[in-house]
Order: sequence, then C-alpha cells, then structure tokens
Amino acid sequence: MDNSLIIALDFPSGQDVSNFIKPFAGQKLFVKIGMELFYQEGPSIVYQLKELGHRVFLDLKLHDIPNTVKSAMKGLARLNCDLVNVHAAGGKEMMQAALEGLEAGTAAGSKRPLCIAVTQLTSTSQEQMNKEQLIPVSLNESVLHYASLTKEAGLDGVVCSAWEAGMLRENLGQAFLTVCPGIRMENDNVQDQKRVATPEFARNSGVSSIVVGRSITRSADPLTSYQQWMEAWKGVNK
Ligand SMILES: O=c1ccn([C@@H]2O[C@H](COP(=O)(O)O)[C@@H](O)[C@H]2O)c(=O)[nH]1
Repeated sequence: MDNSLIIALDFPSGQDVSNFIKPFAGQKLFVKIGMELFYQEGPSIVYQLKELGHRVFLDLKLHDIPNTVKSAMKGLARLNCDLVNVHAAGGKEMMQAALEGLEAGTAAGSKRPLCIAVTQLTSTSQEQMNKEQLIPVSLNESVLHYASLTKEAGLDGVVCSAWEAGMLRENLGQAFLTVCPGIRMENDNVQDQKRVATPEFARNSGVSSIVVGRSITRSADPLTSYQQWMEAWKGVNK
C-alpha cells in the first residue's frame, strides 16, 4: 500500500459515492470509508467498492475494551477490506486483541487486512493535547510513544501527521507504515485540521500514504483535482 493517495469518501449516502466515482470509471482507486458513510450504508458499501476493484481503508477507529474490539475486528475481517484501524489510546492489550480478531476472521488462505493505529488526530494541536487530554509532553513525544506501543503490539503502522512521519521512520524503521491525513495544497483552507502539510512535504518526509478528502470530494471537478493531487504527491514535473 506504499505511496498511495487514499480518497476519503466522507459522504452521507451510497448514492453520493456513486455520483462521485462515476467520472473515475476504469480507474482503480484507494478509497477510505469513514463513520459517516459506514453508519448509513453498512457493509454493503464496502462490498460494492471492492466489487468495482477499488482498495478500501475502513476508517472506524475502534476504541473499546479488548474483548469488544477483538470481536468487532473478527467481523470486519470478513468484509475483505484492505486496511482497518484502532485508536492507540486504547492500549497495547486492545491493539493485540484487534490483531487476534482480524486473524480469526480472515478466511484461510487470504491475507488479513493491514491494521494501523491513530496516534494523535491531525485535528489536535499541542495546546489542546496538553490542556484537554492532560498529556504534559510535546506532540512529537506523544505520537512517538503511541507509535512505539503500536509497533510493540504487532500492528502494521500508524495514522499521524506528515510532521511526525520522518521521526517515526527514523525510530521505528521504514517498513512501519505512516498514513497521513491533514494534507492540503499551499494556501488551501485547512478547515478543522491543525497539523497540516502539503503533498510535497509528505513525500519528502517519507510518508507511506496520504489521505485526502474534501479538497478532492468537494471540488467542482473531482477527476481533474485528483489528477493534480496525484501529480503533486508523486512529484511529477519536479
Ligand atoms: O488523525 C486523523 C485521522 C483520520 N482523519 C480522516 O481523514 C480524512 C481527512 O479529510 P480532509 O477532508 O482531507 O480533511 C477524514 O475522513 C478524517 O476523518 C483525519 O483527518 N485525521
């Protein structure tokens, strides 16, 4: 899954998704289904997108007691998605349980979905983390701590901002995935994101894959916008 641009399909219905992907006919995309879409459409939206040949990141960010997460992951493994995730704040035991569930739910002879953990949301600032979460360290320290726990638990990588990706590569190795949302073109509206970076910065920091939502899905011409984003991410004409 290295060097993918994952499109966040943050839509309220499957019909909106169909309208969005129509101009991409024939292209195999890597898409992300988050809570908004999954809570409305359920597993059928995963099946539909897989049937069309797209890779699917099911971004439900599980965070519960280990037994509950294990059982939920067992069910998610049966959906045949490519990537799933949890919150690292759930702890090492919960993350290990997530993997056990995924392995138990993966059909014999099939590959289990990759599993990554959210470190600190890209909508979280240093100040908010210190004051609201009462975590009295720097954002980098917190992200490195959560990512180290994630690696110890045996997961495949983390969700972090592009600003932390270089540090994580140095400390945890380049095989450990860094999947980064909060990506914006220079001068774009950052909306609710706090730790944002450009696709060029992400590429130069060794990010594994970027997640881009509204900049593409809310654009007047999503296909052209996607092509421009791909060029910026891959460094075409640089
Ligand atoms: O830390 C995180 C974890 C997940 N996300 C998700 O990524 C996309 C980003 O969308 P944009 O429109 O490009 O801001 C969205 O689905 C989030 O739920 C994240 O942003 N940060």
